[in-house]
Amino acid sequence: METTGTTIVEFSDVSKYYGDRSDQPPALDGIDLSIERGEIFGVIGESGAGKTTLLELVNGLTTADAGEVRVDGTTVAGRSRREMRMLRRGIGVVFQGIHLLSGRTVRQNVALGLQISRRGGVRRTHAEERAAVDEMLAFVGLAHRADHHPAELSGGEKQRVGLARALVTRPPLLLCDEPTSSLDASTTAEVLRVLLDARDKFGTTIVVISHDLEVVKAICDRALLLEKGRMRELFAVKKTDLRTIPSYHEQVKRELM
Ligand SMILES: Nc1ncnc2c1ncn2[C@@H]1O[C@H](COP(=O)(O)OP(=O)(O)OP(=O)(O)O)[C@@H](O)[C@H]1O
Repeated sequence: METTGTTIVEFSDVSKYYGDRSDQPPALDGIDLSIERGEIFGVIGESGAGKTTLLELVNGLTTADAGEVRVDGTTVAGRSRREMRMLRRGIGVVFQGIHLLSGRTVRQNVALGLQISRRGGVRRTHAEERAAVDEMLAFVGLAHRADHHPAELSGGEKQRVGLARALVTRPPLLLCDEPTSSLDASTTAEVLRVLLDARDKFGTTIVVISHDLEVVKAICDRALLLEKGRMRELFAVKKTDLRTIPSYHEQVKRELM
């Protein structure tokens, strides 16, 4: 992935339908969006609002029915398999649920991130790979856990291993789908710290889905509120009183229940 220009992800009038257009509303409808390099960008909204679909359009897991998605100025759709591998090499992904391999150690799980990029054509010596993995484990604060297995880790530690695996190739772009769901407040803070550090140390652009406005408040520069596939609000987090964001009240209601 190139590193010129300030915009890294662009959506131009993007719509996405699943199934029959005549009897189903679009999962995403007319999305126009630019995400800037080095930004931490939040995507919020109720279940089914289209958040995951938006992330999947960025790394080509799904394709738009109308409009265009560009990463680094190049259209995501219509790429050859090789071009798609090149695109994905520059995108780290942390999806809901952590998916670590239980039979492998923490170090081996993180090394998987490098194996995937090897398939994309990147060559490193064994010593370079080991150094990259150890450096990333230190970065997420888990150097002391390198030889443990996932079952021995807390939820927050597992999530940080998932982040280390996604970041070990130093992708310019990181996509996170609910990285802190099911974590308590203190482990959530540890994971958010890693995301902030990744942006500050490596310049990683991060797009993060969360149902939790506190997460958005803690780390995001801007955020998009999706509602039934449409852009309801796009706002600069620090300049916005989150109580004016419609889903704030829904979140408070959920927390009181
Ligand atoms: N593979 C699919 N096939 C059919 N419909 C789908 C598919 N994936 C998503 N949808 C539908 O598209 C809409 C948007 O789904 P999406 O998963 O993007 O929302 P979301 O905001 O991420 O939801 P959640 O917070 O529950 O994960 C929903 O109505 C969903 O049912």
